Formats: sequence, C-alpha cells, structure tokens
Amino acid sequence: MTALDVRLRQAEQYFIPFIMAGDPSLEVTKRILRLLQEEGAAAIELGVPFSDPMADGPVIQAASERALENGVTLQDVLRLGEELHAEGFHTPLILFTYFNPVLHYGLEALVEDAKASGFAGLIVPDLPHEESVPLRRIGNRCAFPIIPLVTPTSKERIKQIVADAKGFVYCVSSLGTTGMRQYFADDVEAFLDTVRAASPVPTAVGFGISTGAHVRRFRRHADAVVVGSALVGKIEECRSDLLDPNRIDHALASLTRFVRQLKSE
Ligand SMILES: O=P(O)(O)OC[C@@H](O)[C@@H](O)c1c[nH]c2ccccc12
Repeated sequence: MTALDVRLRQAEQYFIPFIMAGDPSLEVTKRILRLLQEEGAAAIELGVPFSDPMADGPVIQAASERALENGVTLQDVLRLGEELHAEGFHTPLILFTYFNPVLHYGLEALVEDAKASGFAGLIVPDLPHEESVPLRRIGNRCAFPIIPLVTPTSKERIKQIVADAKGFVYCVSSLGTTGMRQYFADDVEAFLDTVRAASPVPTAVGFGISTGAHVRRFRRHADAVVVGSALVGKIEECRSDLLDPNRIDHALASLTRFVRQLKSE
C-alpha cells in the first residue's frame, strides 16, 4: 500500500482538486496549492501545460495555453514540487501530464525525477492501458504509482485495468472531455460501484463535478472526488487580482470560499 492508497481510504480525505501549473503564474500556483492544502485536499492533481490537450474541454485548454504563454515547462513543474516539499508541503501532489512531454523527457528519468521532487504519483490521460506497460513497470520498480483511468465504456476491461492499479483508480464519470456538467448519466453510480468492487486501491471520480451537490452525490460511490474545470475557471475569473500583490489575498479568500462550498457537507 502506498501512502496515497492509505490516505484516500480515510473518510475525511475525499477532495482532489486539479489546477494547471503556471496559471496565472508559478508563484501564484504555489499560493493556491498551499490554500488547497489548508482546505484539506486529500491529494492535488498538478497539470503540466501541453499544446494539444485532447481530453480537455475549453476551460482547461485555455489554462494550458496561458501557462504555455508563461513559458511553463515540465522541468518548471518538477522544480515547483521540489520547492514545496523543501518547505514541508505534505499534501500528495499527483503530476498530471500528457504522454508527449513524458516521451521527450524520458520515461525512466521522469519517474525518477518526479519521485525525487516529492510527487506522489503520475497520471497520463492519453496513454491507453495496453500501451502503459513500460511506464507502469518503471513505476512499480521505483514504487511510484502510475494511476490508471477507467471510463464507462471500459466495461469488461475494468477488471484488467484495476487488477494491478497503484495509488488509486481514476473513474471518468462521463464520455467526452473535461468540463463542468449539469447532468450525469443515471448509471454513473453503478459504474463507480463496479470499479470500487473490483479495485485493490481506492477510487476517485472526476469529469464535470462542479457543485457541493455533485460532490455529495458521488462521494458515496468513490473514495475521492476530483474537481478541475470549476476550480480552474474560478482561478481564471480571479486572474488579475491573483497577479496583483495588493489584491491576491482577496482573490485567495474567494477561492477558499469556492472550495468550502464544494466541500460543504
Ligand atoms: O475538469 P473536470 O470536468 O472537473 O474534470 C477533472 C479534470 O479536470 C482533471 O482530472 C483532468 C484535467 N485534465 C484531464 C484530462 C483527462 C482526464 C482528467 C483530466
């Protein structure tokens, strides 16, 4: 059992936010990560900006573009993890990147450097399970979880995908791309219950979750709930205040209120 598995099994550890590193700046990202730690995030997905985020909807695509305009690289994100851990940051950080940057960096080098930088795991959303064997083998050798994703169409592949899962299993609630949703299919809970029953590690559900009601609905069927676009959208709304030394505290207070609404019991 990795520290991540154990942590997500604890009932009060169920909120996993996603934010894009470097949006609106790397320094502000550090402030937001500290805020999310303060608000009791069970883990945090930290996105690496990429030019072709095919699984992302418009909100995260725009965040990726803004971070790329700031020149943010995978190396910057690793360094950010290292700096935070040097100051005692303790919330598990999940490195979240598409496969192309991983390939360029080198699979083994990335797993080793991400672990050395204090990351708790890695999610590569565009790496199909069947093609993830080399990366998972390196992850297992380094005791560094490569977290798998399952979707409602995974069906009979669910058992195979979760069989050797490490860290947690990311259950994608809906087909399509990331982005806030009003409605979810009626059979999402059955899908989540099926994955949870088959999984040796905790499960998290993401895609479209943007309100406290969504969190309450899905918390009963997964060990954790991921919120990305709704939070990334709030960060974008506060962008100019976050970048103004005289207004950043006001903006962070607004983000804190939003996170507390999501986590409202
Ligand atoms: O943005 P949403 O709808 O709240 O979904 C979480 C999502 O942002 C995060 O987990 C994520 C960001 N990019 C992804 C790409 C694929 C799967 C998941 C993701």
